[in-house]
Amino acid sequence: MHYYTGQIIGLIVAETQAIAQEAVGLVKVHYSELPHILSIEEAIENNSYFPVNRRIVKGDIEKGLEEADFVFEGETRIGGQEHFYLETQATLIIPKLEDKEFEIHSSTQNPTETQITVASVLGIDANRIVCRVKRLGGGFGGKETRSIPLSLALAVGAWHLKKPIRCMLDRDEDIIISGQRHPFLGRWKVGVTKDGKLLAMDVQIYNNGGWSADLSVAVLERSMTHVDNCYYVPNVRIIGHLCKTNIHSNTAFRGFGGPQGMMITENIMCEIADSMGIDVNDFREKNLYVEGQQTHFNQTLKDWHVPLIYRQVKNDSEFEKRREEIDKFNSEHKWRKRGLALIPTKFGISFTALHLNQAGALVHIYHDGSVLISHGGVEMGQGLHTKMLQIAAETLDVPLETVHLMETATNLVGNTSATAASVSSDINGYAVSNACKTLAERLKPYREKMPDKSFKEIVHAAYFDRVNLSANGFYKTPDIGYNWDKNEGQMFFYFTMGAACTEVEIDVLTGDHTILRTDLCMDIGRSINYAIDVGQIEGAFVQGVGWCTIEETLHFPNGHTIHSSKGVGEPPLFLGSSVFFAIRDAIKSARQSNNNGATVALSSPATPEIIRLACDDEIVKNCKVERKDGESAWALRV
Ligand SMILES: Nc1nc2c(c(=O)[nH]1)N[C@H]1C(S)=C(S)[C@@H](COP(=O)(O)O)O[C@H]1N2
Ligand SMILES: Cc1nc(=O)[nH]c2[nH]cnc12
Ligand code: MOS
Repeated sequence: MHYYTGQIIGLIVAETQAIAQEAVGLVKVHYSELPHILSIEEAIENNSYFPVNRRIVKGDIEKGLEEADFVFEGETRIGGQEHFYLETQATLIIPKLEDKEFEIHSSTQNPTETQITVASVLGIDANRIVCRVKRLGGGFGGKETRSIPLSLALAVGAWHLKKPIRCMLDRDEDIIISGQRHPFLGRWKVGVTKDGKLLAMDVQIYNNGGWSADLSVAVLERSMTHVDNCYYVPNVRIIGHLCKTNIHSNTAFRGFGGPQGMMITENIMCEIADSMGIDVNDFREKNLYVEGQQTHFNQTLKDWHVPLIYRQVKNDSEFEKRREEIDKFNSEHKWRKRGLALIPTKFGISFTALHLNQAGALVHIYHDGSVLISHGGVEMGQGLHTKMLQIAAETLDVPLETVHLMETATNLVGNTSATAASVSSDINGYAVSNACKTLAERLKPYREKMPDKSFKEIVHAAYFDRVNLSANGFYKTPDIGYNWDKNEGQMFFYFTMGAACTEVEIDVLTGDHTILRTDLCMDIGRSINYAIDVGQIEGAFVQGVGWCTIEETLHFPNGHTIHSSKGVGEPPLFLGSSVFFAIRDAIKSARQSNNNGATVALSSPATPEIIRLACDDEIVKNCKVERKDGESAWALRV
């Protein structure tokens, strides 16, 4: 039996939540402490991995490292993150008591996986189970798979008790049970020429999967395909390792390993620039991909705008002028330091698992002229349903209020992929558009015969002619299909790109930081709904800031898309790291004024404690405690 924190070992069903929770308190569990592994470092020490063999190799890494004028080595440690969606995990299961039918209302990004898994646990066919989702109070990836264990437990209860059962986790139960963003570790060796060109990048990437594989392989894959961020390196070897530990099973979280991969890269860029004594922005610009070059997974970059975006943000933010002002400020202040960072990002849009890049829709036109649409995507606050309604209204050429969307359900559209990977607007948008085009075609002769009649009269005429007024729509992303063994085939349909420039001030003595200004630019194509997309960019940015400055998940003791819009849900998150790198820049200044070596391997999140210690001034030096043999930290970073 594999034990882990937050493992569900039983289910107590009662008339009310209060009675059930009181009953839980009466259960006596006899624990015996077994050998356990919690952190990435402990998993490496104990060789505790899930059987995964993922690598991306391009060029000749040995040769590249040999030819390099300088070779640098280092380690980058990245923390996890709790989703903290406002609505905690919640499920209602209703046994229909006939033909073994069940109805599930779950707060899940994955109705189909809920349906299929509950069916397999109850030993019945999926066609007897419907999973329905109106909307989520946030998901952020945390309900892509981790909503299902709760549904499974309740399904077994409902099977035996033949009664509807509902459960919504309390916040503390949710945090300990449901899984978080993967913590990562990158161990890297990078070769550079003396004029600052990247020649070779050799990276071992580790993520903390927790007790079960869950989505951790796909998360590891995405970190490996984003560890180039925006830079061309001719010789690359990326090897991924999935650590198996006894903590909760870590899972999807906005960016899905991409931000973690890019965090490794941008720390590499900073630490190498520091060591070579060159400006990190020149170093970045000198190594940016140019249009037509291929990534390390052999995808040719088309519509490649990062160099333009990077320069635009640099100009609009008055980077050079402010750089001088900040250097002057820093020369006049010892206990307050300012930092400035300009960070680019690209994010691959497609599920890396090819079969998930498909979507369906179902549209009914009722003979009163009203339209009902449904599709495979779940509304979690990202504004998906609004965009789908816009597409339907535009394709059918009717006013927006004619169209309604009631819910997402497995008996409306089957075999849906999780709402994830920032692709839902693209793939469900096309499915809705395809269904509406079919219906528009069927109505065309009636529109031509009755050009000045209302939509209701036109639909009515078609109905009396016995025209089929329902249509299913389907879409599968073209052109993609990557082969990991051969490192060939297009991995992503396209990339969403951007850059952010942030200025911060740190209080060297408290380790506190303040964000003074951020200039941000995202290329989101031609937006379907500008207000939604701005909201997504702002929300993702702030969530990224939390991830790399505040939120610590410790363990105690021990074109071709729809409207050519672009996936916008996850890509902006990494730009929050511009705060982290501005903090790093300020720390560098603090260290220089204490005659420390300029560079620092700053681990994320840069909490006040981490910032304070990294400044490493004489006060810190005097109160540092070296760990004695056999001593372990009271708070273990997993
Ligand atoms: N308000 C809100 N925005 C959100 C989320 C959420 O849960 N709430 N999830 C994010 C994540 S993890 C993803 S993958 C995308 C999913 O929706 P999309 O595919 O339609 O972009 O929304 C992003 N934006
Ligand atoms: C399953 C999956 N594959 C991806 O490539 N990206 C994702 N984001 C969230 N889930 C996924
Ligand atoms: O792809 Mo989002 O659900 S992590």
